[in-house]
Amino acid sequence: MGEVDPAFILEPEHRPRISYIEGKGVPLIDLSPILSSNNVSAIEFEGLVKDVGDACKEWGFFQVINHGVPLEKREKIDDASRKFFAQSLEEKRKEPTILPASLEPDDNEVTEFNNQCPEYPPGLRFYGFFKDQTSFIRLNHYPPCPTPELALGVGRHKDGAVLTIVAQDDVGGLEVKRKTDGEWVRVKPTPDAYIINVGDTMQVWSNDRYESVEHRVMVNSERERFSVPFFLHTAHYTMVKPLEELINNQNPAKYRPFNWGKFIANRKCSNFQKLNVENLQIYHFKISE
Ligand SMILES: O=C(O)CCC(=O)C(=O)O
Ligand SMILES: [Fe+2]
Repeated sequence: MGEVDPAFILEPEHRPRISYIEGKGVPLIDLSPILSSNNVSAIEFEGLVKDVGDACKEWGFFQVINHGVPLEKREKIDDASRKFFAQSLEEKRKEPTILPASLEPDDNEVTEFNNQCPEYPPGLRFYGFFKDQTSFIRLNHYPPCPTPELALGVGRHKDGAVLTIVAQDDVGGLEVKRKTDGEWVRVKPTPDAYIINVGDTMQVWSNDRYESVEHRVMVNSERERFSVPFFLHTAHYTMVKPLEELINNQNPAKYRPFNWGKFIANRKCSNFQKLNVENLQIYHFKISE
């Protein structure tokens, strides 16, 4: 393990604390009542819907267990991820993704950018299932870091997605900014659980009922960490705006419509980073009250 490149050393105010809070953490929701093999009662179902709704309101994050996703599928993608990161850089740079070519509102050109996608096993290529969606899966690898108190694996950010589903391994490091007090709280690794978080698109669709919450990833001095987020994204031509059925005279729309493709293309260059692109967030589309 070598020295940390100074480019990764954060300003003191953004450095993580090495001791982390694991107290009142993100809610853990048991989905077994809605597994197809179980007969769920209306009361149980409503209870579950309420738990999910409350978690989206109070935390913007929750974990699910007994979700019905076979463990072998998870193991297969974990294995693919490890094999992927063991490849050379050249092999990793394959398979383009389509996104708008520029940030200009009237430019309809699209462009390809190099996605880094494992060539194998072929059964793991999900792209064809989501016609016109810009959803994708990312394989994250966080090598051990000699100075985890100076750098983050992923800096604070919000996901632009409708929602994100993350499989993390047992190392831990994902931290969520708790809404009640602004503390960074670690999402406790839970065997075979998936972490689900509300993204910006959902926050706008729900007209702020559910919130897309800041999160970040701390690195570990001893162990490498792997995580696999799936970002559920709409087609690039979708105009994102509060859902009609949620707005009326008493609850007017809180956002102006914006084009998803333009938003995500801009976001790729900003999202709390110090690049020479304006830091685009959904509040830029907020209608003043
Ligand atoms: O590695 C993780 O647990 C989450 C990473 C993340 O927030 C992201 O890729 O957007
Ligand atoms: Fe994220």
